[in-house]
Formats: sequence, C-alpha cells, structure tokens
Amino acid sequence: MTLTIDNLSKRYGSTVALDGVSFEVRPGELFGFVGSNGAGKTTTMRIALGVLAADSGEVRLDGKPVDLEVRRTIGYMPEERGLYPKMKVGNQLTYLAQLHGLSKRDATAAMQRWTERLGIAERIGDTVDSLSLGNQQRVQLAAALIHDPAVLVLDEPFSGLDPVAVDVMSEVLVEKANTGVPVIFSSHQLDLVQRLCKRVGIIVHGRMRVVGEVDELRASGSAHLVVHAPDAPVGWADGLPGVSDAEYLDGRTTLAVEPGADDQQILKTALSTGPVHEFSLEQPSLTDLFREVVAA
Ligand SMILES: Nc1ncnc2c1ncn2[C@@H]1O[C@H](COP(=O)(O)OP(=O)(O)OP(=O)(O)O)[C@@H](O)[C@H]1O
Repeated sequence: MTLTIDNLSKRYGSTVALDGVSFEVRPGELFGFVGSNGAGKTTTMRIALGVLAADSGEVRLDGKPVDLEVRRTIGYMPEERGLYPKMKVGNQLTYLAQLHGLSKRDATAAMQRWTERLGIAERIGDTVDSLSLGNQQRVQLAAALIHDPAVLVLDEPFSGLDPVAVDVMSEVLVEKANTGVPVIFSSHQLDLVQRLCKRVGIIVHGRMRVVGEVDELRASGSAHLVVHAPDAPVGWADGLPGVSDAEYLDGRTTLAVEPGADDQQILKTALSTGPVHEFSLEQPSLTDLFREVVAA
C-alpha cells in the first residue's frame, strides 16, 4: 500500500496550519515526519486518518480516497492518546479489536499476542490509569496494531519512553514495515529518526520543505572536516577553496566544507603546518539538516 498526501491545506481561523502539503509513504517504508512545534504534523496525520477534514487536497491509500472503510485499515496512535483510563488493558484492547471487526476469539488472541510482544502481558488485568506513562504508551501502540492495519500513522510514539521502551517500539515499527506496511511517525528525536527511517519529510510552518532519503539528504548537505593539527596556527584554513567556515579550538579545527570541495588540498595545507593526527569527514546529521532547513 502507498499512502499519498496530496496538496493538503488547512486553516484554523486566520492560522494557516497546512499550505499545500504533499508527500507519499511507500510500502514497507518507515517515514519520519519532523518539524518544529506547531509546524503541522498532527494536523496532517489527523487529516490522513480522516478524523479532521482538510480545506482542500486529498489523502489516498493505493489511489483510493480515505473514506470510512479505508480508514478502518489504518492503525493510528494519536498524540493526545485515546484510551479509556478506567478500563482494564486486556478488555480495552479486545474491545478495540472487535470495533475493527475481529471476532471475540480473534480479538482476544490478538490482544494476547501484542501485549506479550510489547512486554505488558502481566498488566492486562490492570486499569490503564494505574500504568506508568511509558506502559500506557505501549498499550496505545498495541491498540494501533491490534487489527493488523495496512498502514500505521503514529503521532510522537517515542515521546517520554525510556531507552528500553524506545528499543521495543523501534523493533515493532521496523518489523511492521518489513511486512510491507507503510509506517509514518512524527518525532522530535532526530537521532532516532536518522537511525530508523529511510525517508523523511521536514515540515516548516505548514509547508513541506524537504522530502527525501536520509542518506541522500545528508550527503548533499554541508559536511564538516575535523582536523587535528596541533602546530597549525589559528586561521590556517581561512580562505581555502570550498571552506565556508572554520572554528579553531586547542589545535583542533572544524571546517564547514561545501559539497565537492577538494579535501586533499585541505589535507596538504594542514600537513604543511606540521603533523596531522586526525583528518575526518563528518556528514551533517539530520539534526544539522533540520536546523539549516528551519533557519533558511
Ligand atoms: N484545534 C485547533 N484550533 C486552532 N489552531 C490549531 C488547532 N490545532 C492546531 N492548531 C494550530 O495549527 C498549527 C499546526 O499545529 P499542529 O498541532 O498540527 O503542529 P505539530 O507539528 O503537530 O506540533 P507539535 O510538534 O507541537 O505537536 C499550529 O499553529 C497550531 O497552533
């Protein structure tokens, strides 16, 4: 299945929340949806699920507009979470699965399988509000997965999780994507997005500013050369071709280099000052790219 977000626009009064947002999430892909607070991620995902109407634009699943029937095939984890606090975990998950059309028996089996997989099997007799926030989030993920969805849309699934829970969540999302399901999740944890996602989209003030493969985006951004040349005088790299910025600290120089810069020329210049103990090219991280895109 391919999830297509096509030219969505949405206003809240005078606030333009989305302004022509388009991108697609392909089969078997983990797509990272990133952007500053208020950039429009939740609005986009709520429209994708059909719980909020766009002013214009369309969301399609394999070319078919998302209607009530298509919507049942989407697994959604809302940012505001949506569990019944006083209901027991097991009953709640079984109930939600039945709402999605599973028989009582299949719903119970799915509840048992997912609570096992997410490490909350021993809590199925407890009410949701008696669980820690991280465990409530695992229940919320189980709720999104319980009907074996054809698409997963997750609003900040990793926020507030401890490192072990982050690992469990990551594994499950990767596993799900590996079965061919398109998975989109929003997150402010860009190191995690960089590690998990093949493609990302960066939204700024309701507009998609960048969509592409993480590796390609990183390779096209300005890289840094770290040079440890203890005898080199401050300013040794200033003005070298392809060097757009240089920071000098205790014999260590960090150079911002433009794509295609001649690093061998820079190395020769460094060696002409004395020994060079380190010379390494560091690609920009997704966080670096994000800062660049947001600042531009
Ligand atoms: N119900 C609403 N009424 C009025 N304005 C809203 C409403 N929901 C969202 N907005 C506004 O729409 C814009 C986009 O909000 P949205 O929640 O989609 O951003 P977000 O990227 O999910 O942010 P965050 O990372 O903080 O969750 C913001 O300016 C927000 O204030």
